[in-house]
Amino acid sequence: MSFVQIDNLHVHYGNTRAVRGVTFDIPRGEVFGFIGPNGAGKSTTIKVLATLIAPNRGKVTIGGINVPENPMQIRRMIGYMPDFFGAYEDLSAAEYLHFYAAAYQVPRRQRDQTIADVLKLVDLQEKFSAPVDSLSRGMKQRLSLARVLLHDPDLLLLDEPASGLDPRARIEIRELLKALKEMGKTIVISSHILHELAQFCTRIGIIEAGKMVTEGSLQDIYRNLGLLQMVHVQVLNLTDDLVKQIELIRGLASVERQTDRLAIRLRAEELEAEDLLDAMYRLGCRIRMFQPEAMDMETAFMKLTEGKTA
Ligand SMILES: Nc1ncnc2c1ncn2[C@@H]1O[C@H](COP(=O)(O)OP(=O)(O)OP(=O)(O)O)[C@@H](O)[C@H]1O
Repeated sequence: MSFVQIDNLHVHYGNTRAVRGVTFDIPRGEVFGFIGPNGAGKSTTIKVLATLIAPNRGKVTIGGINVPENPMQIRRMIGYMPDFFGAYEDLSAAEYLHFYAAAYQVPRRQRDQTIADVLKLVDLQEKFSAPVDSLSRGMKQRLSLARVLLHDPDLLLLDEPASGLDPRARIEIRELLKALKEMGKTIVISSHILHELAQFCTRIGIIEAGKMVTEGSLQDIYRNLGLLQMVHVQVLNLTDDLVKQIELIRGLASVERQTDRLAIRLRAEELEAEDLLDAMYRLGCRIRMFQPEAMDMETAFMKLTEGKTA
């Protein structure tokens, strides 16, 4: 059974139907990228998992436990990072973490060590005594992450943790999330930027106007969309005859030639770039360059959400 299960979730705010029949599962240890434009329903779904909003309809469980019926039990299992950073004025980083450690009932004699550990993990040891207000946005995001780790939860719910960060701070957050993934945490992370998540998520769910558009591994999503992958190849011994043989390889959508270079489009659901390379070697190609283009996430996203508005 999957660690997180959401089945036919509906959430209304008055007349606004923010979430309209969302269903997905996340196995333990996976990093689930939850993607959609502003207003699609990401924050609302995450707040239901965080026990902050009760669903109007649908079943939501974490570790087999019904979320809306057992909020206290669930809160011990999750670390929720909202899409805004809030702190009382004049607190230092350490005081901020002590406040939350107390709220999470971390035993008093363990708190100093736990706080030192989480500050080390997010690389903010030198900011121990610094006022929270003096930290950069990237540091505040890292401090927020430190906070959600205090009680060592199994599931992290991170609502747009990289939004508004400069490229360097984004990379720092990404590296931190990779470390958390390696520690075996199950992570839900939302973003409206697709490529931000593609590199380290093991599963992706795309939500639009309160409904899931698609869900699965990246490869599954490309397959379902019937997307083409472009590969550029330089073949030193290219002849018309060899091009004809290459064109017969199964799974190719098109082959274009310019002198000794080929631009080949693959049907991602039939043939992977590695299989093309094998097949070309078998035909006797002397290959100097073989360069698959990165899968075009933006195209995938536009194709998936065509004609729908939030
Ligand atoms: N407290 C609220 N009261 C009324 N409507 C709300 C409330 N919170 C969200 N909504 C509406 O519900 C819909 C979904 O919002 P939600 O915040 O879940 O989207 P989101 O995908 O997280 O977007 P964002 O990236 O902007 O945070 C939107 O139409 C939003 O205006």
